[in-house]
Amino acid sequence: MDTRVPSKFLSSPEDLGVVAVGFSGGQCKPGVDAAPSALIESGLLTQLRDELLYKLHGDDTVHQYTDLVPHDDPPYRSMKNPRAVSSVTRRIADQVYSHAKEGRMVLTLGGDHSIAIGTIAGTAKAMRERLGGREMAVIWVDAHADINTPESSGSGNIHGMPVSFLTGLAKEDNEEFFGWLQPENLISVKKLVYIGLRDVDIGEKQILRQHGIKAFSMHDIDRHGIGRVMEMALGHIGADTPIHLSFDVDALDPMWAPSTGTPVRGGLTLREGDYICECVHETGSLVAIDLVEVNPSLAPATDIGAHETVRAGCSLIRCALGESLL
Ligand SMILES: NC(=[NH2+])NCCC[C@H](N)C(=O)O
Ligand SMILES: [Mn+2]
Ligand SMILES: [Mn+2]
Repeated sequence: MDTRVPSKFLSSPEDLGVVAVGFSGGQCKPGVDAAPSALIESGLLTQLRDELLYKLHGDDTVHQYTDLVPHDDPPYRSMKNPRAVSSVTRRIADQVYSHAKEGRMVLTLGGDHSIAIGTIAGTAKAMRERLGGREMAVIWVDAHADINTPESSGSGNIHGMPVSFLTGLAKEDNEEFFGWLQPENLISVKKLVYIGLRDVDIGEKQILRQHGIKAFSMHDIDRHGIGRVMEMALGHIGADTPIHLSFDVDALDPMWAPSTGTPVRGGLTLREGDYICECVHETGSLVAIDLVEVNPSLAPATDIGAHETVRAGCSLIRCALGESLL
C-alpha cells in the first residue's frame, strides 16, 4: 500500500536513487563495507520496491571504489587514509548529486560515517540548484557528534570529522584532502540538528557550544520524551527547508544494534529510532537518507547480533521512506 506523505521538494518522489557504498576507510575496523550487501540480501530493496512502491534507480551493485584507494596513503593533518576518504567521498557526492538533481529521493547505504561528506555535499548542491539557492537542513542521529576537526580529533579517524568539513569549520584547500568541497556543498551550523548524542569529545563540546548548534542528547530525550524532542527538532528547522537525514546505527542502544564499530550504552530504543524516521517522513521535507556504521562482522557473542542490527537498519529506512503502522 502506498502510504507515503507527499513530498514538498522532490519532483519525482516515487523515484528512489540508491547508492550502496562498500567503504570502511573512515575508521579502522574492517567489515562495515559489507553492510550494503547484508542490508540488500535481507530484502531491503525488494521491500522498498514491492511494499512501499518506489521505482529504484542506480543499481544493486555495491560500489567498492577500489580504483580510488591509493596503495600509499600516509596521514595528513593527523587524518588516517585521507586521500582515499577524500576521493571516495568526492565520487559519492557526484553519484548522490546526479540522483538529487533529477528530483529523486536518495538512499545511501554505508559504509562508515565519513561517507556523509559525499552524500551531504551532493544533496546540498542539488537542493541549492533546484530551489533557487535554498539551504538544506541536516538531522544527524548519532551517539557521536562527528564534528572533530583534524586537529581536535584524538583518533585521526575521519568518520569522527564529517560534520566539521561539511559546515566549513574544518578548511583545506588541497583537492586531495577535501579541498574539492565548494561553498555550494556545505551546510550552515544553524541548519544542523543532532539527536541521540551521548559520547561527545571535549573539543567537540566546545565546538557545539561556540556555534550554538542545536543538539538533543539522550538526557534531553529522557527529560522530554522523543515526541517532544522531535517537535523541537523539526520546529528548529522549519517547514520550508529540505531535510537530509544522516542516521548512524550506533544512535540505537547496543541492545538493538550491537554490530557497530563504536557502540555506546544508554542509547535509543528501536522504536524511538523508528519514530524519529517516521516524524521526518511526515514532514514531507525529506530529500535524502544515509544509514551508516552497520558492521555485520562485529557480532558480540553470536551472529544473532549482526542479523538484529541489519534488521534494525532496514526498519529505520522503511520508516523514513513512509512505511506506516496502520
Ligand atoms: N561515526 C562514528 N561512529 N564516529 C565515532 C567517532 C568517535 C570519536 N569521537 C572520534 O572522533 O574518533
Ligand atoms: Mn556514531
Ligand atoms: Mn556517526
